Amino acid sequence: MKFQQVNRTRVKICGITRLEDALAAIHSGADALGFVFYKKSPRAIEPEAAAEIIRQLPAFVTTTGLFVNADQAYIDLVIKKTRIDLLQFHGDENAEFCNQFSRPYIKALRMKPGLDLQLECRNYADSQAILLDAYRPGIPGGTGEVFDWDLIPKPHPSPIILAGGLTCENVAQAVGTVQPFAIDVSGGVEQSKGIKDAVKIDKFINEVTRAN
Ligand SMILES: O=C(O)c1ccccc1NCC(=O)[C@H](O)[C@H](O)COP(=O)(O)O
Repeated sequence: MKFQQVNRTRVKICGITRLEDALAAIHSGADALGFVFYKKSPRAIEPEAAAEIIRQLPAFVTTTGLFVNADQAYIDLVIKKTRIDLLQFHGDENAEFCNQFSRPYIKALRMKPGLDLQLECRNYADSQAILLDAYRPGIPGGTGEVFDWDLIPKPHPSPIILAGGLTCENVAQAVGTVQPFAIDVSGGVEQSKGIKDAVKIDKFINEVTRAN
């Protein structure tokens, strides 16, 4: 049984491309930062640039590398260059693939019609948590869209990281409704794609804290 007890919903700020955004997120109380190693994303970052940011972070902040159907050699290279803590898989990677690295992983699932979440959680039993995001055909994530939170079964079959279209306006309701282990946000705390907004980050994390 994985640790699920939440007395404080963790917050991950995803799509970091600048040191100042990483530091603003940490200053506001973010638990984790996400770096997108997916070249087609407007938030993509090169391993060297991510390494330079990560090198300057304080202790006790979890760094996460996001991948979409990347090959094993590239993921190993990112781990080596950045010393990232966790891997986050948004593509069609199976459990065996996800499990082969020297880092623990999170599997992201999109809430497409017919998804059997109980089954998927058994398939990805070694995943530290399951990230749930909105489904839009052809787009692997970061759509900024909200899905129907009532589709998430309770009790949660795995620790849930709720993502998809969360903003300062809806995150308190999301935390109250879903009671996730953690929240993941990208677009809702941006000025423009890949550029975060320190005021929005601060407000967002305050809203999560308020809802706990
Ligand atoms: O951010 C991207 O561009 C991206 C591209 C491909 C796969 C996943 C991607 N992002 C996922 C995330 O950043 C998180 O799941 C995020 O919380 C959801 O994004 P948003 O709805 O913008 O908050």
